[in-house]
Amino acid sequence: MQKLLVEGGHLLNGEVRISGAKNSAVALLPASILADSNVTIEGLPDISDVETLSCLLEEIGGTVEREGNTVHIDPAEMTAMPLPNGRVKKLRASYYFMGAMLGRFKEAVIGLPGGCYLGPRPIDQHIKGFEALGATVTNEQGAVYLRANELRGARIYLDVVSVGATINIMLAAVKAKGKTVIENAAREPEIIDVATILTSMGAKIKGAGTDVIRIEGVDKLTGCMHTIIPDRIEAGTYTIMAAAQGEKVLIDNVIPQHLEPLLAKLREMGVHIKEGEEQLLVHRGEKLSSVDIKTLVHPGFPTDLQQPFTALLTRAHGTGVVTDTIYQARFKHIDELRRMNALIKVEGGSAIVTGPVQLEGATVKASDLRAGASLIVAGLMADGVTEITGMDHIERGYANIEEKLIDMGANVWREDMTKAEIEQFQNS
Ligand SMILES: CC(=O)N[C@H]1[C@@H](OP(=O)(O)OP(=O)(O)OC[C@H]2O[C@@H](n3ccc(=O)[nH]c3=O)[C@H](O)[C@@H]2O)O[C@H](CO)[C@@H](O)[C@@H]1O
Ligand SMILES: C=C(OP(=O)(O)O)C(=O)O
Repeated sequence: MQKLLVEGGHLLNGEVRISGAKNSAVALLPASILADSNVTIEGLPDISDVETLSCLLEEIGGTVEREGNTVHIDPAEMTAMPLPNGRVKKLRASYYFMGAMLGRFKEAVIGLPGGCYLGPRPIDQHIKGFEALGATVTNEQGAVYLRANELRGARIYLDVVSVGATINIMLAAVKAKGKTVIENAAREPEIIDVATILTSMGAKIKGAGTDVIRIEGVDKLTGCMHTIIPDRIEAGTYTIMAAAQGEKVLIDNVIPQHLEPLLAKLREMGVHIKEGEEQLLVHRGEKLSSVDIKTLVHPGFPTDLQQPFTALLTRAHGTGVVTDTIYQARFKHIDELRRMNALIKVEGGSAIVTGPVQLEGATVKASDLRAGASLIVAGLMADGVTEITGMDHIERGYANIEEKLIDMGANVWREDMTKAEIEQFQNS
């Protein structure tokens, strides 16, 4: 087991290239199950979620060949192999095997997903969608059993706007008989990316990216080639790091429109940002002012950037109120930031950050992926060295993070944890 060490105080300069989007990649890989021949996906990020899903595709009989960031998947020999345990529990997006296997085989057995614990993360809207399409769904010993004689298109209104449910229903509905309408659908760019790959396979989908998606089912989907979109959350994280410590940082391979809610808030704080077609140039402002943020469904401020943004607020003058309306309890990073000297109170479901404070290096634990990102932002600004445990979370979503930080002038490195440190980590 390893920890990440960050020596704070170094200014960031230079360029960072953003990888393919995790939240697209984790749906595009299972989508390949629906094709009858080779699917090639270009630009996949080098993260453990991609590795885990590639192994799961192999477990059900697929052939997966990786060439750098491109993956070739042959789905011809895949079967409806049950996946009740094991790797499915390592990440959230294993739930996409439900929709994709139901679409192709009309049956699936998938263990309840893992992923970041951000408070309860039910999948009732996914199930509601599968049932509306004609599947029988039962939950036995921690696994979801899905079976349908035939999938029939349906009108499905989502009671909560859910990225996962929207994509999962799309995956099943593209192979259902007749028309499906998903109302109150999520509108994230990753949903458009999944609709794009399915359309390249021969699916008929209209309205992805709006809150009403219409799908006309087809009998057959064929192989295709697809290039993934850049990761707006990774791009947002580096933009926040540049706002914290950046003298002049160029963020490359980004779609600036995907980051509008973050960029608007950073500008309000006094951060200097120039937008190019696929690039952002960021300089930290001399004096940052506090702002309030409230996370909302897309295109509002993304919950996945709330935690890194909270760390940045410790540098700003005044009081900033952070409210997460998507995951009200996504505050596990706060105690760790406090260990580093941050002045943060959690009151009435909001975190109230008072700044500026000079953070101090400490030993802290990444309890989830974006908590890890938050601690790295804090570590870059802190006096001394910050030791961050819980690297497995960070590796789920940030490709080559040390290399990218070192290239920008940060002083970060990994060390093996001692036996005593591992014990302390496991008991904390
Ligand atoms: C792999 C992936 O893409 N993960 C993202 C996805 O997670 P995920 O798809 O799991 O998140 P959802 O959009 O489904 O969740 C949004 C909200 O709806 C609730 N909900 C969701 C489904 C359901 O059946 N019932 C229900 O009540 C959730 O508890 C949450 O409060 O969107 C989240 C919200 O933008 C992001 O933080 C995650 O990074
Ligand atoms: C919460 C996240 O991921 P997941 O849904 O995969 O747990 C995230 O990417 O911030």
